[in-house]
Amino acid sequence: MIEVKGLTKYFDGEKAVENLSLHVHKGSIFGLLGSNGAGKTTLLKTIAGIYRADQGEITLEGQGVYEQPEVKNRMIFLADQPYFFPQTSIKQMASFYRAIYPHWSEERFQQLAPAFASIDMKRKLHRLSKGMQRQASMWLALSCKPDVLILDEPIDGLDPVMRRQVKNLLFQETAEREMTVIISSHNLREIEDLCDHVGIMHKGKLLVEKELDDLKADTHKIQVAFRDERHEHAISSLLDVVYKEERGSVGIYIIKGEIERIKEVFSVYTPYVFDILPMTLEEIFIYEMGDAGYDVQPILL
Ligand SMILES: Nc1ncnc2c1ncn2[C@@H]1O[C@H](COP(=O)(O)OP(=O)(O)OP(=O)(O)O)[C@@H](O)[C@H]1O
Repeated sequence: MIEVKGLTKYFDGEKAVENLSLHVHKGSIFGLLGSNGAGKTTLLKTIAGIYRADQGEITLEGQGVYEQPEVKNRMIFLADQPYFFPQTSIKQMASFYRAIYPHWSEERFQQLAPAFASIDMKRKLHRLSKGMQRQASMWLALSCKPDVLILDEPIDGLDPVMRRQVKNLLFQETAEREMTVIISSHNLREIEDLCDHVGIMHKGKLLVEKELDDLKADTHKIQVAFRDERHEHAISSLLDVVYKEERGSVGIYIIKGEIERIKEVFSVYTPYVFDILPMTLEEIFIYEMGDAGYDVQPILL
Protein backbone atom coordinates (compact mmCIF):
# COMPACT_ATOMS: atom_id res chain seq x y z
CA MET A 1 0.00 0.00 0.00
CA ILE A 2 2.91 2.33 0.75
CA GLU A 3 5.69 1.79 -1.70
CA VAL A 4 9.06 3.49 -1.34
CA LYS A 5 11.27 2.91 -4.37
CA GLY A 6 14.95 3.87 -4.54
CA LEU A 7 14.56 6.82 -2.18
CA THR A 8 17.57 9.06 -1.71
CA LYS A 9 17.45 12.25 0.36
CA TYR A 10 20.35 14.66 0.79
CA PHE A 11 21.01 17.37 3.35
CA ASP A 12 23.87 19.75 2.56
CA GLY A 13 25.29 17.30 0.03
CA GLU A 14 25.27 14.40 2.53
CA LYS A 15 22.99 11.40 2.01
CA ALA A 16 20.57 11.05 4.95
CA VAL A 17 18.71 8.22 3.16
CA GLU A 18 20.32 6.24 0.36
CA ASN A 19 18.57 4.26 -2.36
CA LEU A 20 16.04 2.86 0.09
CA SER A 21 13.10 0.69 -0.94
CA LEU A 22 10.33 -0.43 1.39
CA HIS A 23 6.83 -1.85 1.23
CA VAL A 24 4.27 -1.37 3.99
CA HIS A 25 1.06 -3.41 3.79
CA LYS A 26 -2.35 -1.90 4.42
CA GLY A 27 -3.48 -2.44 8.02
CA SER A 28 0.02 -3.32 9.15
CA ILE A 29 1.93 -1.80 12.07
CA PHE A 30 5.46 -1.29 10.79
CA GLY A 31 8.23 -0.58 13.31
CA LEU A 32 11.25 1.38 12.17
CA LEU A 33 14.38 0.81 14.25
CA GLY A 34 17.87 2.11 13.82
CA SER A 35 20.95 3.77 15.19
CA ASN A 36 20.99 7.48 16.01
CA GLY A 37 21.27 9.48 12.80
CA ALA A 38 20.31 6.44 10.70
CA GLY A 39 17.77 8.49 8.73
CA LYS A 40 14.52 7.31 10.34
CA THR A 41 12.97 10.77 10.81
CA THR A 42 14.06 11.78 7.32
CA LEU A 43 12.45 8.65 5.85
CA LEU A 44 9.22 9.16 7.83
CA LYS A 45 8.97 12.83 6.86
CA THR A 46 9.57 11.98 3.21
CA ILE A 47 6.90 9.26 3.30
CA ALA A 48 4.51 11.81 4.85
CA GLY A 49 5.24 14.25 2.02
CA ILE A 50 6.87 16.83 4.30
CA TYR A 51 10.22 16.43 2.51
CA ARG A 52 10.58 15.97 -1.22
CA ALA A 53 12.62 12.94 -2.34
CA ASP A 54 15.81 13.86 -4.23
CA GLN A 55 15.66 10.52 -6.04
CA GLY A 56 13.13 7.71 -6.12
CA GLU A 57 9.41 7.77 -5.49
CA ILE A 58 6.88 7.24 -2.72
CA THR A 59 3.33 6.18 -3.46
CA LEU A 60 0.23 5.49 -1.41
CA GLU A 61 -1.97 3.00 -3.27
CA GLY A 62 -0.18 3.93 -6.49
CA GLN A 63 -0.50 7.70 -6.10
CA GLY A 64 2.51 9.97 -5.59
CA VAL A 65 2.45 11.55 -2.14
CA TYR A 66 4.48 14.76 -2.38
CA GLU A 67 2.68 16.23 -5.38
CA GLN A 68 -0.87 15.51 -4.26
CA PRO A 69 -2.41 17.28 -1.25
CA GLU A 70 -5.40 14.91 -1.23
CA VAL A 71 -3.02 11.96 -0.78
CA LYS A 72 -1.09 13.80 1.95
CA ASN A 73 -4.35 14.50 3.75
CA ARG A 74 -4.86 10.77 4.21
CA MET A 75 -1.71 10.66 6.34
CA ILE A 76 -0.89 12.15 9.71
CA PHE A 77 2.69 12.57 10.88
CA LEU A 78 3.28 12.94 14.62
CA ALA A 79 6.70 14.33 15.42
CA ASP A 80 8.61 13.49 18.58
CA GLN A 81 8.03 17.10 19.70
CA PRO A 82 4.32 17.93 19.34
CA TYR A 83 3.59 21.27 17.72
CA PHE A 84 0.50 23.35 18.50
CA PHE A 85 -0.34 26.91 17.59
CA PRO A 86 0.63 29.32 20.38
CA GLN A 87 -1.98 29.96 23.07
CA THR A 88 -4.42 27.30 21.85
CA SER A 89 -6.44 24.77 23.81
CA ILE A 90 -7.27 21.30 22.47
CA LYS A 91 -10.74 22.56 21.64
CA GLN A 92 -9.25 25.31 19.45
CA MET A 93 -6.79 22.90 17.84
CA ALA A 94 -9.70 20.56 17.11
CA SER A 95 -11.48 23.40 15.21
CA PHE A 96 -8.34 23.94 13.18
CA TYR A 97 -7.98 20.21 12.35
CA ARG A 98 -11.69 20.07 11.46
CA ALA A 99 -11.13 22.79 8.85
CA ILE A 100 -8.01 21.20 7.38
CA TYR A 101 -8.54 17.43 7.42
CA PRO A 102 -11.44 16.24 5.27
CA HIS A 103 -11.85 12.99 7.21
CA TRP A 104 -11.96 14.67 10.65
CA SER A 105 -14.62 12.94 12.74
CA GLU A 106 -16.29 14.92 15.49
CA GLU A 107 -17.90 11.69 16.63
CA ARG A 108 -14.49 9.99 17.01
CA PHE A 109 -13.12 13.06 18.84
CA GLN A 110 -15.99 12.83 21.37
CA GLN A 111 -15.71 9.01 21.62
CA LEU A 112 -12.01 9.30 22.47
CA ALA A 113 -12.54 11.94 25.17
CA PRO A 114 -12.72 9.39 28.04
CA ALA A 115 -9.40 7.87 26.94
CA PHE A 116 -7.77 11.31 27.22
CA ALA A 117 -9.82 12.49 30.19
CA SER A 118 -6.84 14.01 31.99
CA ILE A 119 -6.52 16.75 29.36
CA ASP A 120 -8.35 19.92 30.39
CA MET A 121 -10.25 20.95 27.25
CA LYS A 122 -9.86 24.66 27.98
CA ARG A 123 -6.28 24.76 29.18
CA LYS A 124 -3.62 26.15 26.82
CA LEU A 125 -1.72 23.20 25.37
CA HIS A 126 1.73 24.78 25.82
CA ARG A 127 1.06 24.79 29.59
CA LEU A 128 0.57 21.00 29.64
CA SER A 129 3.38 18.58 30.47
CA LYS A 130 5.32 16.93 27.63
CA GLY A 131 3.48 13.64 28.08
CA MET A 132 0.09 15.37 28.17
CA GLN A 133 0.98 17.24 24.98
CA ARG A 134 1.77 13.91 23.34
CA GLN A 135 -1.59 12.58 24.46
CA ALA A 136 -3.27 15.65 22.98
CA SER A 137 -1.52 15.20 19.62
CA MET A 138 -2.52 11.51 19.56
CA TRP A 139 -6.14 12.40 20.32
CA LEU A 140 -6.21 14.95 17.49
CA ALA A 141 -4.45 12.57 15.09
CA LEU A 142 -6.83 9.66 15.70
CA SER A 143 -9.83 11.97 15.33
CA CYS A 144 -8.66 12.76 11.78
CA LYS A 145 -9.26 9.07 10.93
CA PRO A 146 -6.10 8.88 8.86
CA ASP A 147 -5.47 5.97 6.50
CA VAL A 148 -1.81 6.15 7.50
CA LEU A 149 -0.52 7.25 10.89
CA ILE A 150 3.21 7.98 11.01
CA LEU A 151 4.65 8.19 14.49
CA ASP A 152 8.17 9.44 15.20
CA GLU A 153 9.03 8.25 18.73
CA PRO A 154 5.63 9.30 20.06
CA ILE A 155 4.96 6.76 22.78
CA ASP A 156 8.26 7.02 24.59
CA GLY A 157 7.19 9.95 26.80
CA LEU A 158 3.86 8.48 27.90
CA ASP A 159 3.33 6.88 31.29
CA PRO A 160 2.78 3.06 31.30
CA VAL A 161 -1.01 3.25 31.64
CA MET A 162 -1.31 5.74 28.82
CA ARG A 163 1.12 3.72 26.66
CA ARG A 164 -1.11 0.68 27.04
CA GLN A 165 -4.16 2.80 26.24
CA VAL A 166 -2.60 4.27 23.10
CA LYS A 167 -1.37 0.86 21.95
CA ASN A 168 -4.89 -0.53 22.34
CA LEU A 169 -6.27 2.35 20.30
CA LEU A 170 -3.73 1.66 17.55
CA PHE A 171 -4.62 -2.05 17.53
CA GLN A 172 -8.30 -1.16 17.35
CA GLU A 173 -7.87 1.28 14.44
CA THR A 174 -5.75 -1.16 12.45
CA ALA A 175 -8.10 -4.08 13.09
CA GLU A 176 -11.39 -2.28 12.55
CA ARG A 177 -10.66 -0.01 9.61
CA GLU A 178 -7.24 -1.16 8.40
CA MET A 179 -5.40 1.99 9.34
CA THR A 180 -1.69 1.56 8.56
CA VAL A 181 0.84 2.63 11.19
CA ILE A 182 4.53 3.34 10.72
CA ILE A 183 6.26 3.94 14.01
CA SER A 184 9.87 4.67 14.88
CA SER A 185 11.15 4.09 18.37
CA HIS A 186 14.28 3.24 20.29
CA ASN A 187 12.14 1.29 22.71
CA LEU A 188 12.41 -2.18 21.23
CA ARG A 189 10.07 -3.74 23.77
CA GLU A 190 7.31 -1.40 22.58
CA ILE A 191 8.05 -2.26 18.97
CA GLU A 192 8.04 -5.96 19.78
CA ASP A 193 4.68 -5.58 21.48
CA LEU A 194 3.07 -3.49 18.81
CA CYS A 195 4.43 -4.27 15.37
CA ASP A 196 3.90 -7.08 12.88
CA HIS A 197 6.69 -5.90 10.52
CA VAL A 198 10.00 -4.26 11.30
CA GLY A 199 12.72 -2.44 9.38
CA ILE A 200 16.20 -1.76 10.71
CA MET A 201 18.12 1.26 9.39
CA HIS A 202 21.77 2.18 9.67
CA LYS A 203 23.63 5.02 7.92
CA GLY A 204 20.76 5.83 5.55
CA LYS A 205 20.20 2.25 4.43
CA LEU A 206 17.62 -0.35 5.29
CA LEU A 207 19.48 -3.41 6.59
CA VAL A 208 16.46 -5.60 7.22
CA GLU A 209 12.78 -5.51 6.36
CA LYS A 210 10.83 -8.49 7.63
CA GLU A 211 7.81 -9.79 9.41
CA LEU A 212 8.65 -9.70 13.09
CA ASP A 213 7.95 -13.43 13.44
CA ASP A 214 10.24 -14.26 10.51
CA LEU A 215 12.99 -12.08 11.91
CA LYS A 216 12.72 -13.90 15.22
CA ALA A 217 12.59 -17.28 13.50
CA ASP A 218 15.80 -16.49 11.65
CA THR A 219 18.14 -15.78 14.60
CA HIS A 220 18.66 -18.11 17.55
CA LYS A 221 20.44 -18.10 20.87
CA ILE A 222 21.84 -21.49 21.78
CA GLN A 223 23.41 -22.59 25.05
CA VAL A 224 25.62 -25.60 24.55
CA ALA A 225 28.39 -27.64 26.18
CA PHE A 226 30.55 -30.37 24.61
CA ARG A 227 32.89 -32.86 26.17
CA ASP A 228 35.31 -32.25 23.30
CA GLU A 229 36.13 -28.56 22.68
CA ARG A 230 37.36 -29.22 19.13
CA HIS A 231 33.76 -29.54 18.00
CA GLU A 232 33.31 -25.82 18.36
CA HIS A 233 35.48 -25.08 15.31
CA ALA A 234 33.42 -27.46 13.22
CA ILE A 235 30.20 -25.75 14.35
CA SER A 236 31.50 -22.31 13.37
CA SER A 237 32.42 -23.54 9.90
CA LEU A 238 29.05 -25.22 9.31
CA LEU A 239 26.70 -22.56 10.66
CA ASP A 240 26.37 -18.79 10.42
CA VAL A 241 27.59 -17.98 13.93
CA VAL A 242 27.35 -14.22 14.46
CA TYR A 243 28.47 -14.25 18.07
CA LYS A 244 29.93 -16.65 20.58
CA GLU A 245 30.72 -16.29 24.26
CA GLU A 246 32.14 -18.71 26.84
CA ARG A 247 30.51 -18.97 30.25
CA GLY A 248 32.58 -21.53 32.08
CA SER A 249 32.12 -24.82 30.30
CA VAL A 250 29.00 -23.56 28.51
CA GLY A 251 29.11 -21.71 25.20
CA ILE A 252 26.44 -19.19 24.17
CA TYR A 253 26.02 -18.93 20.42
CA ILE A 254 23.98 -16.48 18.36
CA ILE A 255 23.32 -18.21 15.05
CA LYS A 256 21.39 -17.18 11.97
CA GLY A 257 19.50 -19.77 9.98
CA GLU A 258 16.81 -22.38 10.29
CA ILE A 259 16.48 -23.93 13.71
CA GLU A 260 16.11 -27.48 12.30
CA ARG A 261 19.46 -27.17 10.50
CA ILE A 262 21.09 -25.81 13.68
CA LYS A 263 19.71 -28.72 15.74
CA GLU A 264 20.90 -31.20 13.11
CA VAL A 265 24.48 -29.84 13.12
CA PHE A 266 24.74 -29.75 16.91
CA SER A 267 23.26 -33.22 17.34
CA VAL A 268 26.13 -34.75 15.34
CA TYR A 269 28.53 -33.66 18.10
CA THR A 270 26.30 -34.94 20.96
CA PRO A 271 26.50 -31.99 23.34
CA TYR A 272 25.64 -32.77 26.95
CA VAL A 273 23.91 -29.35 27.23
CA PHE A 274 21.80 -28.01 24.38
CA ASP A 275 19.17 -25.34 25.06
CA ILE A 276 17.45 -22.92 22.70
CA LEU A 277 17.02 -19.68 24.62
CA PRO A 278 14.41 -17.01 23.82
CA MET A 279 15.82 -14.07 21.91
CA THR A 280 14.47 -10.55 22.30
CA LEU A 281 14.14 -8.04 19.49
CA GLU A 282 16.70 -5.96 21.35
CA GLU A 283 19.29 -8.73 21.01
CA ILE A 284 18.45 -9.33 17.34
CA PHE A 285 18.78 -5.59 16.72
CA ILE A 286 22.18 -5.43 18.41
CA TYR A 287 23.54 -8.35 16.38
CA GLU A 288 22.10 -7.05 13.10
CA MET A 289 23.82 -3.74 13.78
CA GLY A 290 27.05 -5.57 14.57
CA ASP A 291 26.78 -7.41 11.25
CA ALA A 292 26.42 -4.06 9.51
CA GLY A 293 29.69 -2.81 10.95
CA TYR A 294 28.31 -0.87 13.92
CA ASP A 295 30.86 -1.12 16.71
CA VAL A 296 28.88 -3.41 19.00
CA GLN A 297 30.63 -4.57 22.14
CA PRO A 298 29.81 -8.15 23.11
CA ILE A 299 26.50 -7.96 24.91
CA LEU A 300 24.31 -10.90 25.80
CA LEU A 301 21.18 -9.78 27.55
N1 LIG B 1 16.91 19.30 8.50
C1 LIG B 1 18.14 18.77 8.39
N2 LIG B 1 19.17 19.49 7.91
C2 LIG B 1 20.41 18.96 7.78
N3 LIG B 1 20.71 17.68 8.11
C3 LIG B 1 19.72 16.92 8.59
C4 LIG B 1 18.39 17.42 8.78
N4 LIG B 1 17.61 16.42 9.27
C5 LIG B 1 18.43 15.35 9.42
N5 LIG B 1 19.68 15.65 9.02
C6 LIG B 1 20.82 14.71 8.99
O1 LIG B 1 20.39 13.52 8.37
C7 LIG B 1 20.88 12.37 9.04
C8 LIG B 1 19.71 11.49 9.48
O2 LIG B 1 18.99 12.19 10.48
P1 LIG B 1 17.59 11.66 11.05
O3 LIG B 1 17.07 12.70 11.98
O4 LIG B 1 16.74 11.27 9.90
O5 LIG B 1 18.06 10.36 11.85
P2 LIG B 1 17.26 9.45 12.92
O6 LIG B 1 17.47 8.04 12.49
O7 LIG B 1 15.85 9.92 13.05
O8 LIG B 1 18.08 9.74 14.25
P3 LIG B 1 17.71 9.66 15.81
O9 LIG B 1 17.46 8.22 16.15
O10 LIG B 1 18.97 10.17 16.43
O11 LIG B 1 16.53 10.56 16.04
C9 LIG B 1 21.73 12.89 10.19
O12 LIG B 1 23.07 12.90 9.77
C10 LIG B 1 21.25 14.31 10.40
O13 LIG B 1 22.28 15.14 10.87
